[in-house]
Amino acid sequence: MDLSISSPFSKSSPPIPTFLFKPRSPVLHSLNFKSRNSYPKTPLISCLNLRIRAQVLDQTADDGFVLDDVPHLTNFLPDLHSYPNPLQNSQAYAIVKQTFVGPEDVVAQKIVVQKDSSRGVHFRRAGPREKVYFKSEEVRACIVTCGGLCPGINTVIREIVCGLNYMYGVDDILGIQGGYRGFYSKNTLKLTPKVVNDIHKRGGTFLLTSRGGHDTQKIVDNIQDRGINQVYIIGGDGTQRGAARIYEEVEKRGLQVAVAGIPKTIDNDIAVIDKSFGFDTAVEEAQRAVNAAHVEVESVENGIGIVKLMGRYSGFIGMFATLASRDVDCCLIPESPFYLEGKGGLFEFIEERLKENGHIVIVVAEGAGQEYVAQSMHGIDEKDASGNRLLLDVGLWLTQNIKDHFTKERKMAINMKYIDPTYMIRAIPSNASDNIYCTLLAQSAVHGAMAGYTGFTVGPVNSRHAYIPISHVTETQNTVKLTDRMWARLLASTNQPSFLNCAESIGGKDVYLEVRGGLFSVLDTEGK
Ligand SMILES: Nc1ncnc2c1ncn2[C@@H]1O[C@H](COP(=O)(O)OP(=O)(O)O)[C@@H](O)[C@H]1O
Ligand SMILES: O=P(O)(O)OC[C@H]1O[C@](O)(COP(=O)(O)O)[C@@H](O)[C@@H]1O
Ligand SMILES: [Mg+2]
Repeated sequence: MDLSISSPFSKSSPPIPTFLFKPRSPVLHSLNFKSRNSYPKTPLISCLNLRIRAQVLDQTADDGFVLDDVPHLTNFLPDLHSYPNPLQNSQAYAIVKQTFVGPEDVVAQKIVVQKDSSRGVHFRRAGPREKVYFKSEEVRACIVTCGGLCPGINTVIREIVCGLNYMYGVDDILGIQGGYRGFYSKNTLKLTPKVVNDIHKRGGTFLLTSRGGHDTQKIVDNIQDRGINQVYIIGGDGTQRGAARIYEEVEKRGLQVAVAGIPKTIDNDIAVIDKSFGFDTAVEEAQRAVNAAHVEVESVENGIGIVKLMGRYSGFIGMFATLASRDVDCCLIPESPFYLEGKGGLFEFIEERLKENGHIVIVVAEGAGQEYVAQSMHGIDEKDASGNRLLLDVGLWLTQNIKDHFTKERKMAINMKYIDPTYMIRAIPSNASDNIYCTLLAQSAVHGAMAGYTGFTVGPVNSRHAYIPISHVTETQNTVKLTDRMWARLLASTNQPSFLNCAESIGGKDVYLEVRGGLFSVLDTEGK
């Protein structure tokens, strides 16, 4: 069923196209609302698990343009009033040429295109809109932080508070303490620009965080009970999944509550967005550990330095720390399986580099080689409170295996230096560029919620900030693609083995292929 409806912004002057909304499972029904607050009882067109894919209907040119739109409060509260955006009168925006983002402004997901390729998926551009759907004095906002730490969380908190207050005159902002469970188990904290003034200078989260404890019903009950109408949720992939549940429940109950997600993750594993905040800071901090390892191993004979960095399923920190440093000889990440023994294996490579340079530095992401570690450590499959698999210590495992191989089997004296800075790289305040990035994220989230958008995550897509349906960012996880050029660049830079060696039959003869730094060499049957 296709529902042809006009955009909620049809009141604004520029002509806008009619959208053909294609909800996944549109259901027309009315709900009996719990009357905790005086929310209107309206029939609603509900798009549960909603990801509205709206396609602009342009009869003249069907060029494959797709708008992956975010939900708007008027989708299920059609009689909602709008008001002129108070930014019209703000000194900051008065002289800005295009103060407001137009309803037709979108950001392309794919910017490398071919002449005949279809235009593809687009997202709404983030930023202030001409109309807002909340009166400033009626806003009661809350902010919650969930999951692991990341540099810059405090900057985002600070800028949401200051953005709401300075731009929109909102002064009722609550801090939910200790993650999702804080909604129903802790008192709130009143947040003002003064309270949060200095927090960006500190690492961690001013509001505390936790894993687990997501109880959608209890959280939304609490949102209703407290009369909260804007919810800002800062967190990673798990948190965004939780935010999607909250948004769905809010819609089901027909509440005028905007739910905005701000993606946070040190692992950079959130899909669609260019990069997560704090990532650059973490890579920079990782340089200190890599540098220390290099200094140590350069100063001894047969020095082997191992630096373990975070990265549960995605090896971005390891990959970028390696690319940035030039002192790393080999980078091991979860996405790229490796092996120790034999031709083309890690031991062989280490021995080669020791002979050549007298030392070697290896960066290993914590999620790398987990299958091997599990085999030899007989680990049990443990999970954290959020359901994330608890990792076995690949750093210690690798250190021990290398020591055993060289001292026992190869009878070589080695100097092993193992550095584990994992928490150190995420517990620091954000650097200057991440601080700016956090400010943009926070302000974009505030503009989006004030404009009535909901169920969205904000983030840069090809350097332009956009509103992305939460469901879209939780569908997949961002991982290092071994087939992408960035990994090839790393291999070319370190000239490490790619561990893709294999026996092949060429012209009826068995030959052995060795891959080093992205180049194939054909060896004989013995791998020589
Ligand atoms: N599928 C899910 N549905 C609802 N809540 C979830 C889901 N996955 C995780 N959460 C909640 O999100 C919060 C953070 O998740 P976690 O995976 O620990 O960190 P992150 O958000 O950084 O990935 C936790 O409170 C957890 O209960
Ligand atoms: O010990 P904790 O706090 O559970 O965190 C460890 C995990 O957190 C991470 O930094 C990722 O956290 P998020 O999923 O919260 O972004 C991983 O790299 C690491 O495995
Ligand atoms: Mg996560």
